Amino acid sequence: MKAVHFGAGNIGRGFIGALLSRAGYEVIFADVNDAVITEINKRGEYTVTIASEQGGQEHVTGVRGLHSNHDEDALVKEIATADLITTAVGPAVLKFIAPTLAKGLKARAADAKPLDVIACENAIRATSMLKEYTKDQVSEDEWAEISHKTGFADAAVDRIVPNQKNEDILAVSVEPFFEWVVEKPSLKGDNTAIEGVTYVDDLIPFIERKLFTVNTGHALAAYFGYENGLTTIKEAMEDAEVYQKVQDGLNETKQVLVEEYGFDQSEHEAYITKIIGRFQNPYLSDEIVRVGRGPIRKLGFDDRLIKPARMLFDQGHVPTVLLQVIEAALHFDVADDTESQELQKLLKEKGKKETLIQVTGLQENHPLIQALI
Ligand SMILES: NC(=O)c1ccc[n+]([C@@H]2O[C@H](COP(=O)([O-])OP(=O)(O)OC[C@H]3O[C@@H](n4cnc5c(N)ncnc54)[C@H](O)[C@@H]3O)[C@@H](O)[C@H]2O)c1
Ligand SMILES: O=P(O)(O)OC[C@@H](O)[C@@H](O)[C@H](O)[C@H](O)CO
Repeated sequence: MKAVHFGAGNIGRGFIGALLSRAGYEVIFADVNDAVITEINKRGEYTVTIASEQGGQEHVTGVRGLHSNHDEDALVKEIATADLITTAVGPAVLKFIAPTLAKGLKARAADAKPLDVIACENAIRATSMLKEYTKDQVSEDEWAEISHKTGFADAAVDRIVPNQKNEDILAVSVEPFFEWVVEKPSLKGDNTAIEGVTYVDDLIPFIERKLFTVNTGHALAAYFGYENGLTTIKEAMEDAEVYQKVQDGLNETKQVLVEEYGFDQSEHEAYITKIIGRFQNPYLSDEIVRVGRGPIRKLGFDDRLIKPARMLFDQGHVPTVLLQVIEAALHFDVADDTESQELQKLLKEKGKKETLIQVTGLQENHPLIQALI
């Protein structure tokens, strides 16, 4: 079995590539980072270190790499003969990899087995987005052929993998916890029993539970921690004020999720407690600037801050801490985070109300906008 994985970054090497390799796939990483691709090809292996008291290492072997742009012809050939395509590049990059993916899918032999595409990004239905971008690249007839033999399965991925500061550019340090949930009915290839993957019939409750608990919680810690001048998520969780706001914010998303999906309240509280423990992991150094990255994306209509807040309004409740964290996200101003710089420029040029309307996609008269201006 062969998997082509776009994005040899933190989660690509630290989770998806490692899990697929362990499950018996030959893994080919595609990335635009020359140094990483060169090193993968030089060594064909790398090490994943588990950041916990017990520690431990996993040696990922038999991997290869291709540069997504410079080696496009070779990448197209690999896609044409692959069993599985996965991504972990960030939701905004999906449209840039779609042309290569489309070429690879078009190049498959008429008698090739069906394959699957799974985008492992923090966004609701990221694979469906990639499917639309891919469809835009081909004719109607080509799409009929491709979609007949290609499963596009949405997924949720959970493992905290900080930015790495190792001398070895391939080494990656990860938390022990991991969860990869895949929507099974969309699969068409032979990828229905990957060890370590949880298969579900309907992903939406799982992705929303993950995004509005792990990622909303992370955003609460990052944006309030940033306001308090802190550097890491661990430091933020040690700050009594930030800690309380993370708890209170997650109680608000708990209300949304329990009401919307009927999750058991006490099981959800245990889920929150476990996640807070993960944020406090003393063996992991995760920077606030990584977790808060891309504030415009994080303030998007369906993302971790706006969606649970607007769902609360829809359910007849009024959020408190979620409104405060949206306000805090507007103040995230990090020199090398392009979106935070764009956000600050928007705020200066258009003012708060217009900026909020633009980035959240909400109407001026929405109670969330009214509460914030
Ligand atoms: N790090 C985590 O804790 C974590 C956990 C779950 C999900 N995710 C999600 O996984 C995705 C990746 O996150 P990350 O933390 O690994 O980021 P990252 O920046 O470490 O990795 C992204 C990789 O994509 C590569 N890339 C950019 N453009 C590309 C292109 N055109 N073709 C191929 N590769 C390209 C980058 O060079 C980089 O190596 C995001 O959607 C993120 O939300 C991250
Ligand atoms: O990757 P982002 O920018 O969507 O969100 C930052 C973090 O919250 C995220 O990467 C988490 O570490 C991850 O989602 C844990 O599973």
